[in-house]
Amino acid sequence: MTRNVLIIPGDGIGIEVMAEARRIVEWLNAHRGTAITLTEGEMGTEVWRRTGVPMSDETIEAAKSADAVLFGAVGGDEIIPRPIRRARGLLALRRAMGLYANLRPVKAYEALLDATSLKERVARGVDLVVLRELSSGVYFGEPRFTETLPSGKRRAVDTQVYTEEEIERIARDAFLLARTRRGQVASVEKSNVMETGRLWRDVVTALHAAEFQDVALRHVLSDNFAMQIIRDPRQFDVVVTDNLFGDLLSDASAMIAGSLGMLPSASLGTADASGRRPALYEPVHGSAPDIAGKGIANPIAAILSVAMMLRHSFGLTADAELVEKAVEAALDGGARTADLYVQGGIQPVTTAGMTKAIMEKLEALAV
Ligand SMILES: NC(=O)C1=CN([C@@H]2O[C@H](COP(=O)(O)OP(=O)(O)OC[C@H]3O[C@@H](n4cnc5c(N)ncnc54)[C@H](O)[C@@H]3O)[C@@H](O)[C@H]2O)C=CC1
Ligand SMILES: CC(C)CC(=O)C(=O)O
Ligand SMILES: [Mg+2]
Repeated sequence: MTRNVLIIPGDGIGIEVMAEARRIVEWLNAHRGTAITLTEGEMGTEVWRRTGVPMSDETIEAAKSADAVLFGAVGGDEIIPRPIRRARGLLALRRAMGLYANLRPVKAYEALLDATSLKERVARGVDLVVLRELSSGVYFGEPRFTETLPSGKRRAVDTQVYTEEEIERIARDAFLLARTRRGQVASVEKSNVMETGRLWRDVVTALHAAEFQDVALRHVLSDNFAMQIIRDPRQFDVVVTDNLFGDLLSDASAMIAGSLGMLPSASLGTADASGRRPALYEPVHGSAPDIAGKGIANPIAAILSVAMMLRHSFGLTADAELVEKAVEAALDGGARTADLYVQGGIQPVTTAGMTKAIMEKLEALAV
């Protein structure tokens, strides 16, 4: 059986970290028989300069028909006009593939407790998943526009929209995920102020009562959550929230692990009749123009995204665990890219150097 994966490096460090993800996939093919065929898809600023659009129809079709997509990151100088980006950018790809569920696991590695922004005793043992609604909310709501008022001043409008179906769909995934973990869901919204927050809380409460009373449910207002995740992140298991809050709160949670370069993600759609879910795997971070081209980006988020692909799209649990263990062993062995706090005297490794350290551990662990 061949597994067809479309790999879209994108811009900036997306290109650099996807090269490392590719090396891991090639190692798995050679040593573990994973039979993953990588086809490259184009997206981003360079494509836009050449063709007038950042992503072609062919790329969208290839993404929809692939067994999974591995995605780097896009963006940087923000020169692509917003309407073109909206129609043919990453959000459009997520929409076209029907990706509504974005899993963002956050783990505090023992070896990185000196890199976390929190005290070691607060971060130690953190293992949570932010489940972000990905296909709706304020990133997609209409109307959205900027107008010039008679005063000559501008006024901009974005709209937060959620339907009951959209909330119930992501909440069901959260409860099902919690059943495979520690059985706890925290639902995060702003129901004291926002209509969508009120609806979110009502729908999550009703679904819990009807089908998931075995799972412990807490409602946490998003401002309080932003404090609680820093105060005591170990209290959380599965955190389900909307598109905007999930984007913000998962980036913040990255510093529990020690760097945004540590967080992988899986974006999933609805299963078809054969049980196959549309899926895209990408690091949580962006194209990082401030470090692009220097060969210093941390490739771990991208490599752990490969592990998520092995698990969620291909059911290759042992291979996923092998990659995760190799990452952990490389960190235990002292490999650190520059974003991970490097103590005096220790020389940081490059992007390729971190992958090399991980591949050495793969070799050692696979025997
Ligand atoms: N999924 C995607 O394609 C995303 C794209 N973006 C886009 O990326 C561009 C840059 O956005 P920023 O706000 O700077 O966010 P960013 O996530 O690219 O970078 C934020 C900070 O984290 C650091 N960082 C991120 N990933 C790292 C890694 N793997 N190793 C070491 N350091 C890392 C960067 O150097 C930077 O200081 C923008 O155009 C934005 O729209 C942002 C987030 C996600
Ligand atoms: C295009 C942005 C919404 C990307 C982003 O920040 C993310 O998905 O984390
Ligand atoms: Mg983000």
